Amino acid sequence: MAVYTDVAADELADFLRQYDLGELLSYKGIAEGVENSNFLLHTTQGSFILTLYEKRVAKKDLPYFLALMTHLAEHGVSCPLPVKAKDGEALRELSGRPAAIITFLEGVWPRKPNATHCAGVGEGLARMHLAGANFAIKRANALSVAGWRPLFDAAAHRADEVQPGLRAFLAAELDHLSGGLWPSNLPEGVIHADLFNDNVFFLGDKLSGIIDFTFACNDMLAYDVAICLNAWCFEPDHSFNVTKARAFLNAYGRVRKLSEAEEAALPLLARGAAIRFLLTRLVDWLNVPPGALVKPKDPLEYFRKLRFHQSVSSARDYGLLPSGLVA
Ligand SMILES: Nc1ncnc2c1ncn2[C@@H]1O[C@H](COP(=O)(O)OP(=O)(O)OP(=O)(O)O)[C@@H](O)[C@H]1O
Ligand SMILES: N[C@@H](CCO)C(=O)O
Repeated sequence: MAVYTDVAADELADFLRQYDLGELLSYKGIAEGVENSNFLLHTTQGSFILTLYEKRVAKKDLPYFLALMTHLAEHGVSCPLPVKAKDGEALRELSGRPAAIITFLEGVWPRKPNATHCAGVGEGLARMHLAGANFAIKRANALSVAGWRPLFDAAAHRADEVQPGLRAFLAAELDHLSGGLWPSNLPEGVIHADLFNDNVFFLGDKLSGIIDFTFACNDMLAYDVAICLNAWCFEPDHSFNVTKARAFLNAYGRVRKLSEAEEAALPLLARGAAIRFLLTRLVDWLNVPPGALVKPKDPLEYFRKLRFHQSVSSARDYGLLPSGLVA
């Protein structure tokens, strides 16, 4: 995460008196991530993460995220648990922001993911999809097709500063994706929607936990698969790694088999996932708040990934065998 909103030590110590978490020993802002302000807290009771929710998170959605983490943890997914204050509520306010404390998860996120990590993510994602099946609360995906146009409108006038021709490229791709092709009848459920390598912790080669549910929502499960193909299966030079993709898709399919319709839709869903992150990154790139402790992510990484998906003709190009997922 980043730090957009600072918290003074005495303010934090006061805040912690609402909880049974002991005395504050130390705390520090976490520079990683781009969405919210996060702090690592050490108290006499242990380590915790404090999140102050920022611009892209609607306050009305916070109960969904907090209840989802609790639900998933109760259904076997290793993820942080929201910590309730003495009054039984996890969601509070600090420094004028909605705020929550969650438990600290052991593990490190892989800086250079390999095919074994990709397989771990495939299995973990599928398990999360199954665990979310009976989660009662619903939240629409604010960053699906209908959400991309406003992002484009916000950034279009400066897109060519980032790369000449980017504006026209994005306009054409948006027209293509919003022109009636986007699937509407694929299996839906709870999706993480941001399962990047910095949101998955490993101990050695074994997945130890999933964090950061602030984009979680109800949408097509295969869209989550497409987001992970983008996030995990490309190299630092942005070339596609089919070995990683095959490892990811096979591991996913061993837990939850993709239907033929889901497989057929993957190239289109992967284009959608790529433009979603291209657009949010572009908006962020052009609007870094002065003084914020944040390193904006490169939008052009997703331009290159999107170009790759535009060249894909079928899910076989992602390493899937024609008969389905055979390991
Ligand atoms: N429960 C947790 N246990 C341990 N570390 C955590 C936990 N939650 C967050 N962190 C640390 O904070 C960092 C950023 O967290 P997170 O990914 O939730 O932030 P974000 O701003 O929402 O980022 P993103 O850009 O991924 O959306 C993580 O990479 C990790 O180092
Ligand atoms: N995972 C996102 C940032 C959080 O939405 C990205 O890499 O663009």
